[in-house]
Amino acid sequence: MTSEGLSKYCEEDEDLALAYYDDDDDFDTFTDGDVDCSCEDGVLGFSDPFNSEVKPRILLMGLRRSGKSSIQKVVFHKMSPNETLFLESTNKICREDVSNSSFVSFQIWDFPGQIDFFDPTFDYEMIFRGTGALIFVIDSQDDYVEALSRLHLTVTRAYKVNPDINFEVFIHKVDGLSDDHKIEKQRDIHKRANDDLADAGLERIHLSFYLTSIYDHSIFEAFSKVVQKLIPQLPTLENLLNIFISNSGIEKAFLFDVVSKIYIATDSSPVDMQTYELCCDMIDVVIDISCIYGLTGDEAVSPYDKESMAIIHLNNTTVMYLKEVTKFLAMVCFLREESFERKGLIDYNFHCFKKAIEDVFDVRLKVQKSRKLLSQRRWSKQNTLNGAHVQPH
Ligand SMILES: Nc1nc2c(ncn2[C@@H]2O[C@H](COP(=O)(O)OP(=O)(O)OP(=O)(O)O)[C@@H](O)[C@H]2O)c(=O)[nH]1
Repeated sequence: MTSEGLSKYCEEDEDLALAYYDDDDDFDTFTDGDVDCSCEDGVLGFSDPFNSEVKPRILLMGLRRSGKSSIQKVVFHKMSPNETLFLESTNKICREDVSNSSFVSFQIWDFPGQIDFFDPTFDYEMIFRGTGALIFVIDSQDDYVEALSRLHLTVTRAYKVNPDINFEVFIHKVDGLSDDHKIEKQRDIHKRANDDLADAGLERIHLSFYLTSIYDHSIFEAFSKVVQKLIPQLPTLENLLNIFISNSGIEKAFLFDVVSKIYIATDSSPVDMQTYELCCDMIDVVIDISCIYGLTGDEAVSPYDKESMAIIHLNNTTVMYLKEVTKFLAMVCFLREESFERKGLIDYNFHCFKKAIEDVFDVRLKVQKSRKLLSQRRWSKQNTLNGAHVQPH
């Protein structure tokens, strides 16, 4: 193992010493964000010149009652799925800023089903230009012929404006379907949507499909994958996690956004749904216990802080270990009981991992700040020029 592993991801080349795990019991060393959910249930903010530059935009689209608002409320507002039954139909575009951390920082635009966004008075080019991902929600319990033609129309228009958009199709409300039925629906929707694109000579457009429901963890998993594609540092995070687990005797590690339970990265071993669900449950337990027994009544105190950590021993000799990484991120690991005996080593490696993550954050923050400053300067320069036209001396 060499030093390049960690240091190449950090701009400031600080010497990090990461202990690595081997079968002997000794230590070998080598050198080497925030949910700011300010939901603006309001009209579009096209006039804000800095918005699209700083945050990639995620659009939630689909026919009426397909489940768009429910997805947003369940994933980002902790609404219980049953409560969504009472949600009223959205009749205006709802924009929400989600800036969980410097990595997870994006906007969600929830489009009311009945809006005809191809109305000539509606500037869809402006919307698509700044979009990172377009999620199209299809109600799998309903007849989806109309939804498919709408999907085709939306995707082809959006692609013309911005070919870099990631097109994500949520085949939603699959909780009412049997496993066979789910697979069959997915295959059918996949085939029809791609056939329509091929007929239009647009087979280069790539659509990703997910089976989702707000009644289980599938919606969180799908959203995690959508968000991960928008995180430019994802390969860096994955590499850091790979290095961390291989040196600590850990089997699987996730980096979670605590509030939304979106995992923003994991190591390169495959993810199974059960493991992911266990992580979500563990985060819920930690936050709930902390809210009930840990808070002193002072509202300014968060139930999740630097001291937050939890260890759960499962009955199959597996240990789950949760630790705070940043204000809003947590690492959740799975490891065997015998590996957990070397907790000191794991904690030491975790410390190095955390330091590396902070460095990645720092670089991103610096870049964002200087970009914002540059835009502000340009903006005020332009305003001064415009002002000079209005009031010439
Ligand atoms: N069974 C099931 N029902 C769901 C799911 N997601 C949403 N629903 C229900 O679908 C209905 C419509 O949900 P909304 O979120 O209001 O749909 P919408 O797409 O925002 O609708 P508009 O605002 O009219 O565009 C509600 O009664 C939800 O409870 C799901 O995963 N499974």
